[in-house]
Amino acid sequence: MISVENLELVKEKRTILQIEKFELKQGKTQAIIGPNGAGKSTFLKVMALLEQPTRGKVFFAGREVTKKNMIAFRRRMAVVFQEPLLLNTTVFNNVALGLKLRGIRGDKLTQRVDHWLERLNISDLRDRKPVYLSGGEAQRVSLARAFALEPEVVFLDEPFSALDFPTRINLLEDLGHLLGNSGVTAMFVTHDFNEIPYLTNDVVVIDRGKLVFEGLLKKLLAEGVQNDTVQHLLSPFKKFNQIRLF
Ligand SMILES: Nc1ncnc2c1ncn2[C@@H]1O[C@H](COP(=O)(O)OP(=O)(O)OP(=O)(O)O)[C@@H](O)[C@H]1O
Repeated sequence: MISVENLELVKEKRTILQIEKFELKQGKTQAIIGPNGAGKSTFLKVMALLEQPTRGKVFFAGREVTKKNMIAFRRRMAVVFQEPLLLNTTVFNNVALGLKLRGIRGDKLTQRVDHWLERLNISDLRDRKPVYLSGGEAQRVSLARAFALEPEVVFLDEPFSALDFPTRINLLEDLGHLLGNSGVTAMFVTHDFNEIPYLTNDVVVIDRGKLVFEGLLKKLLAEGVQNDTVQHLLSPFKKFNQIRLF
């Protein structure tokens, strides 16, 4: 669906990303994990066409992304960040805004928004303003806003990391069902191995801007990888045998 080739991203003379080849496969949910500062968010932004690489190529559905076609491709995607970034208007309006920008109006707009409020279990919050929402509720609005666009690809950048444990699990379970039922392609960034099995078994590990593992989480846990950072990330989970696998 989206792929990169010989990708390099340099900022302030530092190489932040150096990725030879990667493909986000259609219909799959891909987890991206790595320690703080590894380059996860930057990689997500490149894949979501929000940031241009210094060198290398990005392809969307087999076509090379250029300045000319980028906006059209971006309209086929949605991004959910760690902070919900909601506007100071009702939940309904927050979810409706992106649709309005795409020319959807009237009954069709109301039906689409109400459908996604229901799917995310927030219909009762329809008229509430974001300041009166909990962190978990706000992130549900953010997810509803993204899915209401009915995008082909969804990018999720540590969407639940600021939430408490039960809220996180609850949202991960709901998101897992959503992704499983919608057939949408997704890229999910996290620094917590525990979150991955709720959504997928496909994982990529990024360390200092490079991909150091790509494959099944089961394989990573069983075989490990010759990388100190990965071992460090995994150590607390291995110790308590905590990760819930499919
Ligand atoms: N605008 C920028 N200018 C210079 N360096 C930057 C810029 N943005 C990010 N970086 C650097 O790029 C590296 C990767 O950052 P990035 O935010 O992608 O990592 P991350 O893996 O998402 O980290 P975290 O888990 O802490 O969010 C970091 O060392 C960061 O300091």
